Amino acid sequence: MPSRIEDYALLGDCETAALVSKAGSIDWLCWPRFDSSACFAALLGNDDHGCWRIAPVDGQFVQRAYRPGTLILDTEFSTATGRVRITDFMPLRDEHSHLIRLVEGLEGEVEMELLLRLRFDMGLTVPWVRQLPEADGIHAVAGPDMVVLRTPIELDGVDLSTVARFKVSAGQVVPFTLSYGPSHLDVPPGIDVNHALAHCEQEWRQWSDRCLHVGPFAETVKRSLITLKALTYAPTGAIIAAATTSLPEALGGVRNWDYRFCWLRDATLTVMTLLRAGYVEEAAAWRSWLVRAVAGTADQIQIMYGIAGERMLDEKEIPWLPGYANSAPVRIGNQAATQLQLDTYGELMDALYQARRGGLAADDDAWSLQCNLLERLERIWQQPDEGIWEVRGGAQQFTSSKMMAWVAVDRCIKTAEQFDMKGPVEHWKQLRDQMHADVCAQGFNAELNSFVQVYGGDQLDASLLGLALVGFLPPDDPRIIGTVAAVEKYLLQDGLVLRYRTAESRDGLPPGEGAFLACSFWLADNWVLQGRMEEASALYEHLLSLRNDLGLLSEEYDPVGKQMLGNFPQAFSHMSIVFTAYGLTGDGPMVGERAS
Ligand SMILES: OC[C@H]1O[C@H](O[C@H]2O[C@H](CO)[C@@H](O)[C@H](O)[C@H]2O)[C@H](O)[C@@H](O)[C@@H]1O
Repeated sequence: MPSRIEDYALLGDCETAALVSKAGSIDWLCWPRFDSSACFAALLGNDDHGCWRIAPVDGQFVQRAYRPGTLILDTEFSTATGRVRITDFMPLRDEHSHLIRLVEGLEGEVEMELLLRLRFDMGLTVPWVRQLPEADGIHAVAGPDMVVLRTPIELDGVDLSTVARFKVSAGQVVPFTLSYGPSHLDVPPGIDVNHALAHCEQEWRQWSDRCLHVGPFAETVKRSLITLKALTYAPTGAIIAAATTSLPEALGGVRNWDYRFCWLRDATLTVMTLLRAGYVEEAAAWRSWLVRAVAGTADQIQIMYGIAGERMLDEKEIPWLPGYANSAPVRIGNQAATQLQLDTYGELMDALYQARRGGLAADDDAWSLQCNLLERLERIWQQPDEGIWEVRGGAQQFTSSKMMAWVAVDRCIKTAEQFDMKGPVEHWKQLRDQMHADVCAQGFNAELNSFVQVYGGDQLDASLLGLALVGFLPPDDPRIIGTVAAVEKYLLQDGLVLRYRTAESRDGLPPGEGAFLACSFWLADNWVLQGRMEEASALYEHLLSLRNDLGLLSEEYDPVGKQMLGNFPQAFSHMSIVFTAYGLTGDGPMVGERAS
C-alpha cells in the first residue's frame, strides 16, 4: 500500500524524477527519462510493482528536510537504540544517471533493512540479477534496461528481491548507489559519492541563489522554483506538467492521467514564472524546444508533446497496476494530445511576448512561427474546442478559449509594435476587436451578471478568472467584478475554488474531483488586482498551508478528506505559488504586467 501523496518527497536529476516516502521507500522512478517506464511503480500498486526501501528495523520517522536551496533530502529516523539519517539525492546528470542513498549513524547503533525490488516495464518485468564481478553489488538486466546497485554491504537474493540487514553506529556512513545504463552497454562505472554530494549541493545552490527577491516569500518561492527546475528536461529544455502518471483526481475514480509530457499551456506559464524570477536561460532553452517541437505546418500544431518533441503520445491502460488507492485505470500516454485547445495559442504568444520583454534576444524563427500560428488561429477560432480543462465529452464553445484567442492576437500586435516586427497589424487589430466583441456578446450571462463557461451557458468556470489577469477587461469592470463574485458564490467550496461543477458540466467523465489548486491562486490574483489584499493574503496563506512538510503541492486537494489528490508535484500548482507571491509583494506583480 503506497503512502499518502503528501508523504512523498521529490528527487531528480533534471532528466527524470523519483518519489521517496517518509517510510524510506522509493516508490516511483522512471528511468532513464521522465516518460520512460517506471522500474519502481509501487506508487500505483504495492511493493510487488517495484520499490527500494531502506529503513530501521524497528524505527520511527522523526523529520525530513531538503538541504537549503537544493533537492538533496535528509530524512531522520529514531529507534530504541539510536538515530540515523538517510540522505537521498540524484547528481545532476553526467554520462549516467545515479540515485544515491547515504545512511549515516547519528546516535547509538541502529539496525537497518534494505529491500530492492526492481520491476521494469511499469511494475511488470522481473529482471535477471547477478553479482557484480568485484562482488561490490548487483547488476539487474531485462530488455533494454540495466540497473546496478553498488554498496559495501552484503546483499542477498530472496523471493525475486534483493535484501540486506546491516548496522550503523554514530559517525559511520554506509553508501548505496543505484545507477542506470542501457543493457547493451558496459556496466556504468561507480562514482565517488562524497564528491557527487558536494557537487550536487553546490550546483543546486548556485542555481537557486539566482532567484530574484520576493520579500517575505523568498523561501517559499525558491522551493517552488527548484521544483519547476526539477520538472525540466535539461537536454531539450522541455518542461513536464508533473512527475507522475495516474495519481487520481478522486480516490477510487477514473480521472487518472499521464502528466509526464510537455503541455504548451503548462510549460509556457512555467516559463513566464521562471522569467519573472530571473531565469532567462531556461526560457531561452524552452523557446528553442518549442520552435523545434512545433516545426512544420501550423495546421499540425499539437497542444502537448513528448519531452524531445515527440507527437505520438497514444494513451493506453496498464491492466496489471491496480492504481493508487485502487484508482483504475492507470494510463500511460495522453489522448489529449490530439485535442483542439484554442487557449494554447494565447499562452504561447503571451510567453513569447513576455520573453522578449524579459530581455530574451529576438528569434526570427519564433516570430515567423507566431505569424503562421496566427493565420491558422484566424481560420479556426470560431470552432468549438476541448478547452483548457481538456474535456472528454466533446468540443464546445468555451468562453475562456475565445478569450485566450484574443490574447494571442493582442500579444502579436504588441510584439510587432514594441519590437518593430513585421506583420499585418491593422488587420490583426480588426480581428482582435471582433474576438473581444464576440466574447462579450456570447460569453456573458446578464442574469448571472457573470461570464460563463460556454457561449449561451449558465455554468461558472474558474478559467474565467483569467479575464482580468490577461488584460481582457480591467479588474474594476462591472462584468469582471460580477464574474469574480459569481465564482466566489458558485465555485468556492470549503475555502478552495473548483474548476467547474463536474456534475453540471459536460466533461464526459463521472462527476467528482478535488479542488484544482491553481484556480484558488487565480482567485487570490484577482483579489490583488481588485485591491482586496487582506483576503488575497489569507487565501494565499491557506494555500501554502496545504503544501506538505517539504513545500510540495499536487494538482488538486480534497478539503473534506484533507489530502492531496492528482499528479505530484505539479508544475501548475508551483508556478501559481510563485506568481501570486510576486503579486502580493507588489514587487512588479506579474499579473499587473500581463494585464498591460
Ligand atoms: O481532467 C481531465 C483532463 O485532465 C488532465 O488535464 C489537466 O492537466 C493538464 C496538465 O497539467 C492541464 O494542462 C489541463 O488544463 C488540466 O485539465 C489530462 O491531461 C487530460 O487528458 C484530461 O482530459
